[in-house]
Amino acid sequence: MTRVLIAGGGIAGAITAIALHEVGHEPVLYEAYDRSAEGVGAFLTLAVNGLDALTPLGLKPLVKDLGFDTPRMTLGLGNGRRLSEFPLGGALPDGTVSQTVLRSDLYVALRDEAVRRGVPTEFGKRLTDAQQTADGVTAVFADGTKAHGDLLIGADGLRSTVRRILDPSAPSPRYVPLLNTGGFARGLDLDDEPGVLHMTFGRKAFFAHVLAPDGAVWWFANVPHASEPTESDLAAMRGPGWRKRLLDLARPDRTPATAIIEASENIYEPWATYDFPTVPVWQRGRIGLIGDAAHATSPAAGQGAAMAIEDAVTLAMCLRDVSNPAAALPTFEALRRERVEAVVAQGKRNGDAKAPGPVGRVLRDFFITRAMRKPATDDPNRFMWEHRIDWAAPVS
Ligand SMILES: Cc1cc2nc3c(=O)[nH]c(=O)nc-3n(C[C@H](O)[C@H](O)[C@H](O)COP(=O)(O)OP(=O)(O)OC[C@H]3O[C@@H](n4cnc5c(N)ncnc54)[C@H](O)[C@@H]3O)c2cc1C
Repeated sequence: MTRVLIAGGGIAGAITAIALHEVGHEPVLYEAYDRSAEGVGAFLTLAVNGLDALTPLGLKPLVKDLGFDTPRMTLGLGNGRRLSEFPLGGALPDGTVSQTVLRSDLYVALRDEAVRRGVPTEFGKRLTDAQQTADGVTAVFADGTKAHGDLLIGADGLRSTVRRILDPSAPSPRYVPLLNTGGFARGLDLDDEPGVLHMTFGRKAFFAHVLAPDGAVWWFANVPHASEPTESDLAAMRGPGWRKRLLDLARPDRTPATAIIEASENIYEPWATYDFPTVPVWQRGRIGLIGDAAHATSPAAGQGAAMAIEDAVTLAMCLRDVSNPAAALPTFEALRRERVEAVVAQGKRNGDAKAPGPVGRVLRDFFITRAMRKPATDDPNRFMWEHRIDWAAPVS
């Protein structure tokens, strides 16, 4: 039995803990914040490859209970013209399609499920340092305590501490010149089909919304913003000024965006968007990285959570089937790196299309022309969601 310390109780960390517990190892989960801390962003749409990877762990129903079906998306322009309608990532053989969930619900449900299945889980435990020893690895926490295990897995997200420990020269996440924001609106009478995600390349901002089955409208916007905002820049954008700025950006468009922003009780404060071209070192000795810590991708890939799940399940398979725990980490990297880098690259292309300036314009035109020419068949994202992990197949 391998004792695996996991730093980060987000999507990758909680699912790794559950999967390792299922295959008979001894995971311990350490989350820096409390049980209900959720990370940035209002909601996320989980692609079918992520849902499929959850099946052998019995977690797919848990996610489906939290969310709603999001089988299709439309692509449109700010002048109200709808260009195309795509299936959003196909369907699994049992009919499961992409699910849209509240991020906070997902984090809490996964952490609770880890605890329910018997994974030792500690909240308020921020990892600050780690040392490899002859027989394992020692993790050091901000409260001065230490823990010893056979392996340490950094599932601590975009700003990973474990990544810095592993490779102090690792590249930092790169700012994409967009801010994200979003919220929920009620009481609108939209002529929309529930569960269809509408993406609009507006004149001044990118806007997406989906009508939930209970009548709420869930939305997010990408707003061009040239330089990386500091904490105080972001703080200055909170409150009524931010709503006004969004309305100014939405008003030139003939879409429901203005009405949705006006009807939103709370608007999430903006957060910066990053992508992460490559992290050269994913593992060394008894320390490894998974999820966003290893390969955060632009949110425009729509795959970050699904990739974190694929990582978690693959890592558990490696530790199940490779007898030497430290050797499981290079095996994991060999299985994952090529796919992850392809997804990150495609996410960047999708994200650039939303960016301001000539690159964004050219890419936007490219995607729009493509959408008009080949509406349903030529989906450049297809390879992302068609991927399946065979839990039953042994890893060699
Ligand atoms: C705006 C936005 C929209 C997105 N939309 C989508 C989408 O629609 N579909 C999709 O698939 N993906 C989406 N993503 C990406 C997705 O959210 C991430 O890829 C996914 O959350 C990565 O999971 P993770 O567990 O690796 O990291 P995280 O979810 O970030 O979890 C990391 C965890 O580690 C904890 N932590 C951090 N440091 C420490 C430490 N030192 N010690 C202990 N704990 C620590 C954090 O508190 C957190 O709980 C989106 C991302 C953003 C930013």
